Amino acid sequence: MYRTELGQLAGQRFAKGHATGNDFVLVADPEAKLELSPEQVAAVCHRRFGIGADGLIRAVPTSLVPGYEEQFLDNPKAYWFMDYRNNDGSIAEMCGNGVRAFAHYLIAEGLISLQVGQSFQIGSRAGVKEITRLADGYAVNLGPWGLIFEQEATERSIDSMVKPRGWEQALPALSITMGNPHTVVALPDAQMLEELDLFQAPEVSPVPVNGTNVEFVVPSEPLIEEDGVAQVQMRVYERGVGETLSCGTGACAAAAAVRYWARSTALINQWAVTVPGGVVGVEFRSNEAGGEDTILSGPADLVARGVIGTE
Ligand SMILES: N[C@@H](CCC[C@H](N)C(=O)O)C(=O)O
Repeated sequence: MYRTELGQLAGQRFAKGHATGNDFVLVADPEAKLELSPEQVAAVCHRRFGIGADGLIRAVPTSLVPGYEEQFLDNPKAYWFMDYRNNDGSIAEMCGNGVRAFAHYLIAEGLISLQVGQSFQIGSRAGVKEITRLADGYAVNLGPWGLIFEQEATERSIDSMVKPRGWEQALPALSITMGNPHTVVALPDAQMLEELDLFQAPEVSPVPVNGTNVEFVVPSEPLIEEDGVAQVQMRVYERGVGETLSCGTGACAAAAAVRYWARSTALINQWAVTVPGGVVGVEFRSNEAGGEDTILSGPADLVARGVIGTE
């Protein structure tokens, strides 16, 4: 059933990669010849009938992406565009772990060269992002975070309710955009986080206009460790996927929400977010425009190469 739906992806060379267990199929499309349907992407990402992945990432020159070429004209440095698709074939604006895997893939495929300490830029549906190669991974500047329901959030510090499956009661939450939408819920302790049923989507009300990813977080007690880094544990139910082992933009949203809730006590800038697939770093840094950027850091790996489909 799924093989007949692979379309132009059949015969395409791919790499399989992950960033803290958030896994991706990556393909290069240097001449922008691939037209991907949601069904084809879902078939490749299927865990039983396909290669299996949380998402598919297509590397395509920014200048060849309809609707985006003009946006990037004044930024010739962002040569490659990250065309990100979720496991179900839906399009997402941004993927923080995906960006790190994307950078690693571009280097491994010889599509860019980047030494430790050097930076480069990519295009994405959430704009231009700068990525820096670290000794043990990558850091990406995802830009400013924002409140989705600004007025409600400013007045009450929460703006929505989330009911996990099997729970009688809904919990207060805060919806944050990192380019893509997130709704963050705090749980009282780590055991509740561990026992949470994330086989089905939690109920969110109100749902942001384009849907949302839901992050359940438990801030550590005390929040800041001796090294000055605030610690948070997180599990996530991703839009277009289900539960994943990690979500980079989700980790940024989680840190931003906990920081927002704690703003009366401290403005903490360094965060470590522990997810089932590892740990990612989040830094809030003042930018030249007088705002605040969000920097996500963590590892990325490639685990396989191959050809999609069989002949
Ligand atoms: N796992 C990603 C986010 C991927 C997109 C998300 N499912 C959405 O639909 O917004 C990350 O690491 O940020």
